[in-house]
Amino acid sequence: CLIICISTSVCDPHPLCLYLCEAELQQRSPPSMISLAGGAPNPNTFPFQLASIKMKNGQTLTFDETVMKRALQYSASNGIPELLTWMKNLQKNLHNPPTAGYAPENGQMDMCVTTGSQEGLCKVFEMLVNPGDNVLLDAPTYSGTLATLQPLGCNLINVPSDQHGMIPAGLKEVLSQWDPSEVHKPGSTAPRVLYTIPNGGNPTGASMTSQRKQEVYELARQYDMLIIEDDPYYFLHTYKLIHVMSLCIWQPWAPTFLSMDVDGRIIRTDSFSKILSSGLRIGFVTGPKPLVDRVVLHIQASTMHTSTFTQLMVSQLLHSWGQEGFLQHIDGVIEFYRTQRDAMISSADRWLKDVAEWHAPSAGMFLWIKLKGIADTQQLIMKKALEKEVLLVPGGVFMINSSDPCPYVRAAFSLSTPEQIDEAFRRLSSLIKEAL
Ligand SMILES: Cc1ncc(COP(=O)(O)O)c(CNc2cc3ccccc3n(O)c2=O)c1O
Repeated sequence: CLIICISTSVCDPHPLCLYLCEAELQQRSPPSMISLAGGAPNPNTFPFQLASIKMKNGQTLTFDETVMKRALQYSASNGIPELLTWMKNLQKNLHNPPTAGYAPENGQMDMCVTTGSQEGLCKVFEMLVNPGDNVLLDAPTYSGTLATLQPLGCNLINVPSDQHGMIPAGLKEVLSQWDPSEVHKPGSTAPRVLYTIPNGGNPTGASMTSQRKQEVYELARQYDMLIIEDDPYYFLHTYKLIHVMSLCIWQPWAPTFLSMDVDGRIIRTDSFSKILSSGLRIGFVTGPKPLVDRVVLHIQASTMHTSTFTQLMVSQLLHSWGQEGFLQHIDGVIEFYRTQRDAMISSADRWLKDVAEWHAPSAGMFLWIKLKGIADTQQLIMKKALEKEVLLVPGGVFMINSSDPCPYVRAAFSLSTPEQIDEAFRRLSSLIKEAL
């Protein structure tokens, strides 16, 4: 196993790695292999025997005794092979990444399963960011990312953005304080990492245009930066599903950074939370193999791997659906959120147009609302709104400095009914008017 560890993964023969490599080795060994190596528990002692999960389309996913024993056992840190293979084929079909054809040592596209994309983000930032590093991102941004980055002691630099996402001219201005020809000099403080949410941004709902992505990617090339493409709302875009010769392809509203990555400088996090289940905690990191290998090392040293049970459950579903079935499911999800978004926009027009302003999102599940005449929404939302029994998120939590005054609030249109949204905005309207 020691030899196997060195040859098949980048981990040094750390005892834990030996242990987990053994699990991978066991999975690939012939039945004649007798292992006395791994300290894995004997699944015959587990109390669970069978499982069957009824799907809304009438299908049933079943775990017989053999599958159940595997589902309840440790598995490979990068993910179970059948789920990884299915996802790699989907990534290639959706994004056609240039790196898919590269040699491993030249940054070949690779993937690993993570426990939600939140874990992927956490492991990627742990891998890349050192105390004092300059990290670029377009604020307001996902509070979970801020919560991951701030303890790393890095310096978060805001890149200007608007309803179409990060503004390339703003990025160029921020980068102009460094000389691109000196970014590799020892001691250079030039940023190495740029983080953005390109579709249905949280909290702004902003989606980057193709033009902007191209320009941002070129600037990342010029300054040799990695781009963390955090894209959990990618599938919640107003994409049109196009059936071409029974091959299901997506006509993306704008190509992803992964689809333009000729250098192997994109690390992409995907999530099944908004399309299959948020509680199953299934996400993916896609990126150049040398970097994905190291993310897997961080997983080995923390959670070891994402639940084998949930991976097998999702893998069975995806294999029964195929890519076309998966994309057809997503069509239904898009339809739901489009209806929800339209309901929120019409209620905002009805109740808020004199006291607030906003941009209708083309993806995601959030409306970013600027309240007129109110410098900071924190008190209004955390006290007055609660008294009126309407819950929103004050914009400050999405800013790099949460104590800075922020006139925005985030409203999610994912859970409440159109009727509840309308009543909530009626209450919000009255409390804004009282506050003014
Ligand atoms: C841009 C961006 N990147 C990554 C993630 C993490 O998603 P994962 O794949 O499920 O791990 C997210 C999830 N965002 C949220 C999650 C959440 C969970 C409980 C309660 C509230 C929550 N609110 O408000 C959120 O915005 C996200 O928006």
